[in-house]
This record gives sequence, C-alpha cells and structure tokens, in this order.
Amino acid sequence: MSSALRIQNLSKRFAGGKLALDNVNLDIRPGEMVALIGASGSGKSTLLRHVAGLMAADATPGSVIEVAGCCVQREGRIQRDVRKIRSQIGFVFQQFNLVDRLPVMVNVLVGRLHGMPFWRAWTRWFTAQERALAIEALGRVGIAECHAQRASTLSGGQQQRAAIARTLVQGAKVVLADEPIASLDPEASRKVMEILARINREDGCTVVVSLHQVDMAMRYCPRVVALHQGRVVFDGPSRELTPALLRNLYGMQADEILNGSSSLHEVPSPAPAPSVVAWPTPMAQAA
Ligand SMILES: Nc1ncnc2c1ncn2[C@@H]1O[C@H](COP(=O)(O)OP(=O)(O)OP(=O)(O)O)[C@@H](O)[C@H]1O
Repeated sequence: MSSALRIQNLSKRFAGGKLALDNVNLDIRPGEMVALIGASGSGKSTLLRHVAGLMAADATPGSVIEVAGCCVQREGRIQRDVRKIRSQIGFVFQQFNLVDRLPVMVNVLVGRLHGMPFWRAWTRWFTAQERALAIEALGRVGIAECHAQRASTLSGGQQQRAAIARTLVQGAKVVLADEPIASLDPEASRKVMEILARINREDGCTVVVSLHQVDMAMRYCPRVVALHQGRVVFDGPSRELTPALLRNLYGMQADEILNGSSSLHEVPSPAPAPSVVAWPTPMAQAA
C-alpha cells in the first residue's frame, strides 16, 4: 500500500458561502504520525470529517480521498461502502464519544461492532476472547483496572484513553484524532499524546491528530501540516516550523504559543523529510 491517506483537490464551500477547505492535497504514508495545526476556524475538523466520510466535499473534478487504498469519496460523492472503510479508521474526538452509562469494557468493545452481529452488541454478549482483547487494550493505555466502571466515572484523560483503547480493539490502521487533548490538563494531555505516539510506533498505526498546542505537535509528531483559511500553508518536518510561520498562522495568539514552544528547532524528526512549503508565497506540498 503506497498511502495511508491520499487527498487530492479537496475543497469545501459550506452552504452559507464559507470556503472551509481550499484545494487541499495531502499524501500520508503508512506509519506516519502527523499533526494538523492552524488557528481556530482554519479547517482542521472539516478536513478530518471529510476523511471519515462524514461530510461530502465539493464536486471538484479529480477530487478524491482514499484511506488505506480505499476510496472514501470522489468528486463530492461519498462511496456506498463507506461504513466498511470506516472500520479501518479509528476516531478519537475532543468530547470522548463514550456512552456514559455503559461500562468501559463495553465502550471499548464497540470498536469491534463492524465484525459483530448487532444482537451481540445489543445484549452485551461478548466472548471471553473479546473481553480479553478489551482488557489487553485497556492495559496498553494504562486503565485496565477501570474496565468494569461506567464510562461517566472516569476522568477526562481516562475517557480519552478508553477511546484510544477502542481504536486498538477495532484494529484501526489509521487513527484520526480531532483535538483529543483540548479538554485535558497538561499531565493528562501528555499521557494521551504518549499513548498515541506509542500505538503509532508499536502497531505501525498511522495517526493524524489535530492540535491547538504547537509544542505537543512538535514533541510528538515528526510531520506537521498547517492550515490557514482552509489552505495547506506548511507541510514538512515539525523541526522546520519557524516562529515566523507561527506568527503568520496564529496572529495575536502566536506569542502565547511561542512561549509554550521552547523546543522550536530543537526536536529531531525521525521521519523522512517531506518538502517544506514557503508561505505566504505560493504553496507547494509534500510529495
Ligand atoms: N456546518 C458548517 N456550516 C457552515 N460553516 C461551517 C460549518 N462547519 C464549519 N464551518 C466553518 O468552516 C470553517 C472551518 O471550521 P473548522 O471547524 O473545520 O475549523 P477548525 O480549524 O477545526 O477550528 P477549531 O480549531 O476552532 O475547532 C470555519 O470558518 C467554520 O465556521
């Protein structure tokens, strides 16, 4: 498989006229860990929703989104078998998306729903093997002891770890995380990012994570894609992010971000270096 995620000529104009994505082109290889950064409203969530096939793009000729070699949508039409493709994608959202009143183990096993008859999920009848798989996944994210608790009794950080365990049980090849640490304190944020980095490293899972925290992006993600008003304005090694680019991206907020990013230029990137984009001059993207 050549690409874990391939996006070509992706644009999205909402009904009100807002151009949220402007000819986005991206190629992410299997096993990469990529941060999606950009100011509020730059298009990060919209991009991830398109990749998940939750939103249809503009019908631009030649526009296509593929995940793990399977077409999610083409020229504004979501593929009929998108549910099957989604079974390969793990989702982690800011708001955890767990069912509060169900035990953590059941929430995690929901990750296997695609391979499970509906009645079994409905009656919560899981095999010993499935339960063992869930416990193992919860162990990997450090909360095995919480498996019998209701999801609502977990802290935010623990809930997010349970959501990651769900992607492990699902066997997702690609994990899309949309601001997974936005509601968490620094310590819980660090743990969640470490777990995402670990499943990327140990399972070869491709991770695309949208982040407001540039320092986290630089610390954990060898590659960064930056959006500005729906356009990709930087696509390259995180160590090549510069204060000037961040000032262009974040405007007034940049100083705050720069204060938290003492690691600018100091983070080694183990990934092969994609080309870096000059911005705000005309844009090119990683091949
Ligand atoms: N359903 C919608 N209808 C109209 N406009 C929308 C819709 N969803 C998003 N937008 C607009 O599209 C733009 C991109 O929004 P998006 O949520 O993708 O940004 P974001 O980078 O994820 O922001 P944040 O970091 O604040 O979550 C914004 O201007 C937003 O107001």
